[in-house]
Amino acid sequence: MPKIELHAPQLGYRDEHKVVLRDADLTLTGGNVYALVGSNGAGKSTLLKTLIGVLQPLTGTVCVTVPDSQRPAFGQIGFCPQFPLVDWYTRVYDNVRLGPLLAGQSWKTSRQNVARSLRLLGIEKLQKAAMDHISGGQQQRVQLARELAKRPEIYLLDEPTTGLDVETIERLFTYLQQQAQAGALVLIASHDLTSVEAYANQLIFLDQGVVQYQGSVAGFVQNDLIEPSVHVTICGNSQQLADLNKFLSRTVTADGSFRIPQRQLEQVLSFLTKHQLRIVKLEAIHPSLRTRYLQLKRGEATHES
Ligand SMILES: Nc1ncnc2c1ncn2[C@@H]1O[C@H](COP(=O)(O)OP(=O)(O)OP(=O)(O)O)[C@@H](O)[C@H]1O
Repeated sequence: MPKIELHAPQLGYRDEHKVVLRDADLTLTGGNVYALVGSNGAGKSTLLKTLIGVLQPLTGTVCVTVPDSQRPAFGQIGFCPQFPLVDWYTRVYDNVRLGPLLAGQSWKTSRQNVARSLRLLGIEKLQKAAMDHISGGQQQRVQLARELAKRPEIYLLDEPTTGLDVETIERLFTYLQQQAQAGALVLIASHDLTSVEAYANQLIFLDQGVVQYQGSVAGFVQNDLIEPSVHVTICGNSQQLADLNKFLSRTVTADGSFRIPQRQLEQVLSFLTKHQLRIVKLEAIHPSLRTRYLQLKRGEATHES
């Protein structure tokens, strides 16, 4: 399986004497989809550029291991920078074909892979279009199609969802997840926390110049700061609802719904039983990656809302 090991006391830009990340120790392995998250300027692109070798760590080392070391390095890693890096003087098809051909694929294999990735990204009909005659989202699709057509073992994608419509994001992420299940290493830098939560199993969170968290997405979300809550829907007359409002010190909506911290559930259930209010629905609310992320950024502890 592919593997990337980074041990870097300092990452950043040598010419500008700028340190962006400190004490970055990461081991990434195939079979996983990693989400790389953090605020603007946190260092996501800098980290990606270091992993791919565009930037050298200021101090430390980065080591990339792939199972098929006979392939050219260009073919082993699919890299999409934040802003489409394409050949503006050729057409869509030639842009996409460039990826697998430079990756060392045969004429026939590259043609098959190009056809497959054009289909996946939904740009078959744009094959003959000039790059500057298509939209920003379509340019992004071309760049992604080129990298996917290489069939790499490692995918390093910087904001791949930028400009993409929802259905294309769904197809792309499903494909990447399947590639990871087949052994590929996928790393996606993104602000689209809802999409990455649905597909990534691992998370790397950058904040204040360091890797604040590396581990499972579930481990990041489940923590003591987020108090689990419960959504309750009841059936009762207006007097019963008024009594309940008073008891809860909050407003029950017109359809009889309200949300409470899980620790209050027992107390509320005994009130409902005593006042003969019937429970129509009782649902546990699971915290989301987005909620947990915002909590950490705000440095607060609140209920899931
Ligand atoms: N070529 C460069 N030379 C010097 N500093 C740079 C360079 N590129 C980026 N930086 C700085 O490095 C820091 C991290 O930038 P980076 O692009 O890695 O952040 P990011 O997390 O990818 O942000 P965003 O979410 O906005 O894409 C920022 O302070 C940025 O100004």
